[in-house]
Amino acid sequence: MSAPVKIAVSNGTTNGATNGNTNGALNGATNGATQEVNGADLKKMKNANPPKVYIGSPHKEFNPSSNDSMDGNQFPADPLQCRIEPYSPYNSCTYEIVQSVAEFLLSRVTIRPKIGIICGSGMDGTTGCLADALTDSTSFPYETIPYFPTPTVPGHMGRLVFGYLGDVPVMCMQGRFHYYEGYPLWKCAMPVRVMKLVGVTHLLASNAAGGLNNNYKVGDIMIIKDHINLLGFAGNNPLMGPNDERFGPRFPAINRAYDYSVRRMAKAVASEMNINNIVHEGVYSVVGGPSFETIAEIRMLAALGVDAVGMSTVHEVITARHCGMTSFAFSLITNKSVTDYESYEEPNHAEVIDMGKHREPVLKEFIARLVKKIEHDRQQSK
Ligand SMILES: O=P(O)(O)O[C@@H]1C[C@H](O)[C@@H](CO)O1
Ligand SMILES: Nc1nc2[nH]cnc2c(=O)[nH]1
Repeated sequence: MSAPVKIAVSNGTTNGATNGNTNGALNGATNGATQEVNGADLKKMKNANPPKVYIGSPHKEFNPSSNDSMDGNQFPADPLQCRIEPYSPYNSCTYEIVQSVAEFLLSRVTIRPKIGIICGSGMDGTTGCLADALTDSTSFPYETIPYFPTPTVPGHMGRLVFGYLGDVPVMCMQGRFHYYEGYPLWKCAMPVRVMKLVGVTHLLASNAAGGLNNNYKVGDIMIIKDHINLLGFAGNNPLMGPNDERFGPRFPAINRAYDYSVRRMAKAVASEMNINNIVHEGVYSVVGGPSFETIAEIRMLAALGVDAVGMSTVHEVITARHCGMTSFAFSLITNKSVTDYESYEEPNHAEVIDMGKHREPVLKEFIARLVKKIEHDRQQSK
């Protein structure tokens, strides 16, 4: 996060990102006049890590200080003013707000993706990540998107990238939001609803996870066939609070959350890539984090039938299923869960990020091939 901060302006020159040029349009996200709304930590993070814009990369970067198209938009000049109450356990993000965010994005990109991708730890880094593989891309640092949360975790970038993976239009979240960052679950999952109203029908989420299954090795991939929503057991669910039927029903079924036919396609991709030996199918469980698990907790999860444990994805998938999206997710096993009281091993975030980077080429190809199959299937079933 130490690269110089530059912003590409529409006339092809560059400006400092802190340029306060408002022009009646959106202000630069790092403009000193920030709000209190996201809490002290987030504010500190924003000041420390202003959004990065890659000059000379294949990306077109959304330029918050240019004049392009605020027409008809009801947002105030500064996107940081468009923040929603961050800590309410109940969803305070209305259908209309999500719709306005979708319109904000759609008015600035020409592609219309049907597939949305969420990149997990290590796959959302600064270089070589999936989002970098997109062509003809336009990216939006999260700080420039009205009502969007902003990530606070090292190793997680924060931008939404529209572009083509191969020849398939996709939108990709490079960096996600976690419960342990202080965001309620509905807010962690709010971008999924944005995807839905942008027109996305298929969600693909990846995550880093600790492997409990003895057959799994570090670096393996686990296609998620089901989950145990431990946060939900404790009375915390992204769908808590008033339900808007325009998104979905009050009581959605979740037993078919991880689409069977997409899982079959993923297994076919594993065969094509000749990586069946590292690809498994299993049960993922979410915990709140940020602390990793105790040995007793790991033993309990293993006894419950959990194959991998992490801190994300489940609330995104629940939100996606609620609004009728097809969902698929997989875990990269970045560490083996410790089950032995005699062991000196300790999980740590650095190894998680390192393993993500190490497996990046394989994961990129895995996702690209899967996206192609999904798109092909979508076209066939039209
Ligand atoms: O975003 P994901 O679920 O990939 O990230 C996992 C959970 C924590 O954020 C982090 C722990 O190292 O990895
Ligand atoms: N909860 C949890 N999340 C992880 N993310 C990556 N590894 C782990 C792990 O061991 N436990």
